Amino acid sequence: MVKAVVLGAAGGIGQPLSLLLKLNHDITELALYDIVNSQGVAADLAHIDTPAKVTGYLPPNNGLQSALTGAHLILIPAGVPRKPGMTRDDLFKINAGIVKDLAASIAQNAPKAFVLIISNPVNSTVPIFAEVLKKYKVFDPKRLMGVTTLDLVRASTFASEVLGADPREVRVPVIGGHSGVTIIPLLSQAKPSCTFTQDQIETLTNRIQFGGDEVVKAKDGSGSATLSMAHAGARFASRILDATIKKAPGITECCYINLDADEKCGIQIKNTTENLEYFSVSVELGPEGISKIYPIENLSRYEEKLLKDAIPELRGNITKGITFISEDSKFTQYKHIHENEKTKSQDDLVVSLGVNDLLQNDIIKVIAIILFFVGNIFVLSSMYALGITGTYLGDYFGILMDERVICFPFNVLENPMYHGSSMVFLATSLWYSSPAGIILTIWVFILYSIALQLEGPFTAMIYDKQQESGSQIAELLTIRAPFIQSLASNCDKISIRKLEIDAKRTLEQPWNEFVVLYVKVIISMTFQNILTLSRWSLPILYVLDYDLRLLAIKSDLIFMMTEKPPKNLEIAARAINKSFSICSLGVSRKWGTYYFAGLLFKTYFKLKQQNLCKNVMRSIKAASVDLPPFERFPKAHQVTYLYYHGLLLFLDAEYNLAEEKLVAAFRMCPKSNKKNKELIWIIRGILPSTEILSRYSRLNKLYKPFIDSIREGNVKNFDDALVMNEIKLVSQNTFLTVELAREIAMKVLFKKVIKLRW
Ligand SMILES: NC(=O)c1ccc[n+]([C@@H]2O[C@H](COP(=O)([O-])OP(=O)(O)OC[C@H]3O[C@@H](n4cnc5c(N)ncnc54)[C@H](O)[C@@H]3O)[C@@H](O)[C@H]2O)c1
Ligand SMILES: O=C(O)C[C@H](O)C(=O)O
Repeated sequence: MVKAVVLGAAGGIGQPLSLLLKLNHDITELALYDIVNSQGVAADLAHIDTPAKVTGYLPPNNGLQSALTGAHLILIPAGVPRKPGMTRDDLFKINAGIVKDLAASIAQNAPKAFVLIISNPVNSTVPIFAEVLKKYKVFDPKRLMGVTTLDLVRASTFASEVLGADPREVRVPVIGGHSGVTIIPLLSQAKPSCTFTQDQIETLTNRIQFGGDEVVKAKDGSGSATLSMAHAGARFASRILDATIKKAPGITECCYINLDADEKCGIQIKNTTENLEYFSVSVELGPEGISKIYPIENLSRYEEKLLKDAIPELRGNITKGITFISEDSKFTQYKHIHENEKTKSQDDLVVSLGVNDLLQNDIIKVIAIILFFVGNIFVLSSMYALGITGTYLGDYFGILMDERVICFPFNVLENPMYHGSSMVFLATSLWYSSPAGIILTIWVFILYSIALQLEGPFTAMIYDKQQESGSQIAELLTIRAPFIQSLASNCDKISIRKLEIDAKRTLEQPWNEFVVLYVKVIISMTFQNILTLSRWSLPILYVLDYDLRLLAIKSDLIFMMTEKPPKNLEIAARAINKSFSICSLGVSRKWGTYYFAGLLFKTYFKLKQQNLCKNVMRSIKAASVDLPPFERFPKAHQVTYLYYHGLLLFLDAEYNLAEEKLVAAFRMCPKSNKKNKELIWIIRGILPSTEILSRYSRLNKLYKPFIDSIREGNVKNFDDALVMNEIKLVSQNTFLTVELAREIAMKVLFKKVIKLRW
């Protein structure tokens, strides 16, 4: 039973090579492995009527392991090929990793197989492979060969063309390596023996050295030699089988090997090549692989020069391959384990390195998919809940969010963004069976946890502080605040005008006014005139009382339906009354008299305690000697006062006096304040003209039915309108007046009737 394996079997070389191996009757089992399409190629070849049983393998389900198990011969054309303009060394970046991974698996699953490396750059991939096997302690230099047969095939072809001979008869040894100047054709040793001119030698040498480029150029970007390589690979494979299976004696081939394969002769080659570890030489193949290395001898001068030129490049290629493995952390880790645990068996060590193989199973893949899905749900839904700025600029720091976000996913996980990302990292590591990825995920998770230790309390503190902002403001505003001293010591330098401008520019309403007033308080306090409560301080009192009234109304409204409704508006009225009272206690405070009177009137009306307004008016009358003339008070104060005064007179049926006050209020009320103007019209109880009514829509809507009824003398319509609008009229304190107007409607009706009779 002879099992041959092709790794990279679906590629340009892999497919024809597999075909040729299928045609080899010495092979009974052919395993084709590739990361893609290997099963298709296997199915195709399986129909050929030769003994080899063909099976295709892909990476899932330990495909590589299954393909390798029991292998006698392994051929590796896996990796990327050249494109025009590239050297073989340019392929190192990608192919080195591929070969390294395949080598690790071969070390574990088929350490005794004969391995033929085709993947370029062969000068480096063979040392890479050997170094990996060494790490696993399974390296046998007799069983590892870099395939340079294509150079031999080309040398035969090109030389026979020059000689006009049958290429099958011409054999030219090619030694060195497998790239450009490292390829050294020994035309002086061609068989059958022949002579070339120096020109021919040089031309032939150059063509053999750069034959690969000829194909790469001709294929123009679609790859390098594949069919000739498949032939070369299959030929070499068949030579190996002749030696190892058929035990045929005297089989010689040139290939790129580790010179330790034959210690005695290897030393001779090392001496000739300035101690290179790897070299392509003529070897004899036996049942155990390389049984003998033939010495390099009888070189012509020209060939000696070729050898000298090849050595530096070859050395560089070899060193690069060896270093690639010695600097690989996975193998450093292996070495470390090995050195520290000498007692452990080699198998244990291999198991410790083979974590990624353990990860390659379906359950792990399913777990990876679930983690990836769930992790992303957490990450994306957190981002949705927080918004882009909230996510990146700090919900956690409380900078942008008004409140802590508590909807999904924050109601499921406390830190869904962190945990979600960790899940996604872990999922990716598991999907790619990467132990390094898992270690990194654990590392990231630890860092996240540390970050959360710091961030969690910080976030909580910020949100707590947000709750405490009321007390903070209080602390900020107290005149006992620590910074007040420095403000006070500099207050002689403060320009209030400038402060007003700056505050307006930089702060929102009402904070800009607030800051200015606050500074004024401090200045006033510093200059010890706080007690005089000069005129500037009145606005503070206005604002406070006004707001107090509003708050009282709102809170009374909220609790109106309760068993014992609060009487906040009454309490507010008392506070406003106090403000009104202190206006009589100082010259500058008198300027607040009509404002507070107006505010009190409004409040008493709201409380349906209009009678209390009279006390206010009486106080004003008593203090009138000391009060500045009414016209000098702010217009807004005058209008409100006149309006309520008019309203009170109106309710007392003092229509003429009421009319006087209301007209004055109306005139003074700015045009823009339509609502107030309407109110005043209503109270005046005059039948306004259609033109005036059309200017005040609300007024028009409410009073038009009455006015029309009066004009027409339609008492029934009047009564209907009265019933319909009772609530509104009562709320505007005009019900009684309008009801009185019914008399006018009656008068008009009588007049009409009399006219009819006569
Ligand atoms: N030694 C020589 O004389 C010689 C001659 C010709 C080409 N080559 C080299 O052979 C290699 C392959 O050439 P090609 O033309 O067949 O290329 P290709 O791209 O046609 O085929 C390469 C195959 O390798 C497979 N592969 C990639 N990574 C793999 C992995 N980790 N495991 C298994 N398979 C994997 C790819 O899927 C692809 O099917 C190239 O590096 C090329 O330079 C060497
Ligand atoms: O030239 C190549 O890149 C492929 C191969 O090494 C060859 O010699 O044809």
